[in-house]
Amino acid sequence: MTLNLVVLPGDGIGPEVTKAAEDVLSAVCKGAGLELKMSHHLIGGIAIDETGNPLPEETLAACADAQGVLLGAVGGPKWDGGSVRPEQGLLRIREALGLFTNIRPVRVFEGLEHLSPIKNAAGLDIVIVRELTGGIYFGERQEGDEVASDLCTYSAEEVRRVVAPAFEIAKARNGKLTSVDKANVLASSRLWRRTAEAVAKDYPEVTLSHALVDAMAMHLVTHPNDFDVLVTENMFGDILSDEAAAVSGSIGLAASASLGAPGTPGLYEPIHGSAPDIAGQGVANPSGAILSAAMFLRFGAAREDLASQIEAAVESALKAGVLTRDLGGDANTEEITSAILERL
Ligand SMILES: NC(=O)C1=CN([C@@H]2O[C@H](COP(=O)(O)OP(=O)(O)OC[C@H]3O[C@@H](n4cnc5c(N)ncnc54)[C@H](O)[C@@H]3O)[C@@H](O)[C@H]2O)C=CC1
Ligand SMILES: CC(C)CC(=O)C(=O)O
Ligand SMILES: [Mg+2]
Repeated sequence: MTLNLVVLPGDGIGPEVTKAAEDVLSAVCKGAGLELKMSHHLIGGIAIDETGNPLPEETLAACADAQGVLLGAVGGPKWDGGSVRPEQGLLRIREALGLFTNIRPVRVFEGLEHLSPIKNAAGLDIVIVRELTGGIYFGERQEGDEVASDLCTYSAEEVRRVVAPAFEIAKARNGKLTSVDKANVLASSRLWRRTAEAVAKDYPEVTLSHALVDAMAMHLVTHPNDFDVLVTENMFGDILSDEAAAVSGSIGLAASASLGAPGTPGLYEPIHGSAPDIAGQGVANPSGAILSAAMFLRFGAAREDLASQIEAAVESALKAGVLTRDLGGDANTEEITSAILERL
């Protein structure tokens, strides 16, 4: 069997962490007798520099033909203030591939409990399911010198199609789902809540509760272990997942899978950005990218066995104390990657 993966390294630390993830994927596939074909394409700031377009047609065509897409990160100060932004490339690819469900697991790894900024995060294991192609990031935008606006719109169908997989994930775990919204203020959130309640009728084995996003931001740093699966709209999920990742010890640890309709290619990326403050130094934590590659094997190649193999190797390297700077250690990207490769 051949796996066809498109790699979009992007900007800043993107190429550093995707390189690590490629090395790990290659090793695992080789060990399993799987042929892995990888092709590299442009996205983000580097794509603007080379083509003027943050998502060149050629990149999109390659992605549409692949089994999965591994992305590093886009953006950086070089492109801030420009009329075309690297982040537009990321939003466009999510929209073009129809990637409406973004799965962001967050765990406190064994041995890293002390790195959490909160005292009761040990054993944390939650999944944030974030809607990825609707809401305020995709609404009509108006930008004037004195007034600007961003419209947040959701249809019931957009809510249903992301809430349903969240129920599935909750059903396969502990039967507990928390839907996060701002229904005390926003009409789009009231539609979200009503729709989640309607979908709940198909999942009698799952207990659905609701939380307002401001309170949820607090719960994540006071008693995160009371939660298991969260489902929420695009912007709330963006913000809460960075927060949850910080609670787990570092944003460098957090992976994600963005999925659309069955049979279409998913996109796998760490949740962090291009980290311009450390780019080019070879010190970025590649764990989030490597764990995203594991999610590609799980969701894009139906190889749960290989995904688990990578996850176990990452956990073991971290437990052994091979830690990058963001985790309080002095290992560089290459050293942690080697430690993971040794454990495969
Ligand atoms: N998916 C994407 O491509 C994303 C892109 N961005 C873009 O990235 C650029 C920088 O954004 P920031 O707000 O600084 O967020 P960021 O996530 O890039 O960095 C925030 C902080 O976390 C650290 N960090 C992030 N990833 C790390 C890793 N793997 N290892 C060690 N430390 C890590 C950075 O050094 C920085 O101190 C912006 O242009 C932004 O628009 C931001 C978020 C997501
Ligand atoms: C740069 C944004 C478009 C994306 C983002 O922050 C994210 O997906 O986490
Ligand atoms: Mg984000």
